[in-house]
Amino acid sequence: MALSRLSIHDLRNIEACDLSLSSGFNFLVGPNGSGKTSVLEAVYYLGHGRSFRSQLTGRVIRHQQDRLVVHGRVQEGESLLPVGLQKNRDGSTEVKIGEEKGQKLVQLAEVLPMQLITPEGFELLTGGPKFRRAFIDWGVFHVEPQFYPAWSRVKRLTKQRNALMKTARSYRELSYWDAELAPLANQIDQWRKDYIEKLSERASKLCEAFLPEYEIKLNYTRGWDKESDYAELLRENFLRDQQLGYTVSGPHKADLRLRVGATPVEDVLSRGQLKLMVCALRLAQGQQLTEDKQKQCIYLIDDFASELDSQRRALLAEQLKATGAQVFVSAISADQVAEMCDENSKMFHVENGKIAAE
Ligand SMILES: Nc1ncnc2c1ncn2[C@@H]1O[C@H](COP(=O)(O)OP(=O)(O)OP(=O)(O)O)[C@@H](O)[C@H]1O
Repeated sequence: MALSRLSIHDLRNIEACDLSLSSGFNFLVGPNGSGKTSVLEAVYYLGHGRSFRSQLTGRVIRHQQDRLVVHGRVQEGESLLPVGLQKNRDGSTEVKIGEEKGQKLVQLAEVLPMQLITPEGFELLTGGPKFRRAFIDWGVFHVEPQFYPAWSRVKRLTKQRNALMKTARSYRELSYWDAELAPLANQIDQWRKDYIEKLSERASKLCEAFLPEYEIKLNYTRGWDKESDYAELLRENFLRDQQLGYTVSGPHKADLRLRVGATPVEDVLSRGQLKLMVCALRLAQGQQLTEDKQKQCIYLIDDFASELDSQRRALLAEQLKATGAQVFVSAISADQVAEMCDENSKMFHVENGKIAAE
């Protein structure tokens, strides 16, 4: 699966472009502020319906314009599926998949699985648990069709429960909601656990390839005590939760701890090493998806050279190539990516929002 074409209108400094893409490596090369990351942002929009740089669409739409539009053609074997997304300044979104308008963003995410690696990406390891939950859930979402509705429901039930708790006189008033919440939470936990179990071996192997000097272990925690029954725990913790004003334990507190021996990776590894580890984890997810669903994801790599020495860059390039997936790579100069070029790759020069194929 790859994007064979990409057109972008009014996104940051890009007024209009229409690119014919390689199913392998696509390099975006140009000086600072030229629009390289904006191209990655456009591709990311197609898979997520939002930016990875800004929460506010208004900041991404080109100045003085009312909307941004991104179109792509997804090629899978012989079949071509047009996909499109329009984001308007009033906050509304229009999604088109095939000939059908009015599709949901989640359907775009299913069609276009993506992995993003940016210079800030090591927040996956150094930031809060929400980054690692998003990492786990990306994998579960793509292999388990019931995950998205179940997780949406759990989030809604937990919110409702938190609101009710403020006025509840006894636990009985919550028990009706918890009867639905507890089995769903257990199901979410089981899916996440199974996924991490599957991913661990692959991730450890890739971590070993990138960081042979360290033995890295992944440890999933579900968000409540592993000996406890969740339904009982909700009942037992009612008074404490009520005092604090929210549900303290649950799948919304799950995490993935990554350690070297007994020490958290963020306390041992350098920034470059953390970046390599993030690459290993994201590559592992892509490979796992291919094994489970015979589907490839698209890799977006912003500022490829940052933090990595030439040997590590070569290693990452080799691993990316081995996936056979479509990859978008931004870099300041063509030299930084020269070794990765082959007969299937394409080089795009970016300057002042204009993108020219070599
Ligand atoms: N809403 C907007 N409308 C028009 N131009 C914008 C808007 N938002 C940002 N820009 C400009 O668009 C350009 C975006 O550049 P982008 O971040 O894609 O650059 P880059 O090539 O990735 O640079 P770097 O190598 O420094 O990371 C910048 O010059 C920025 O000032």
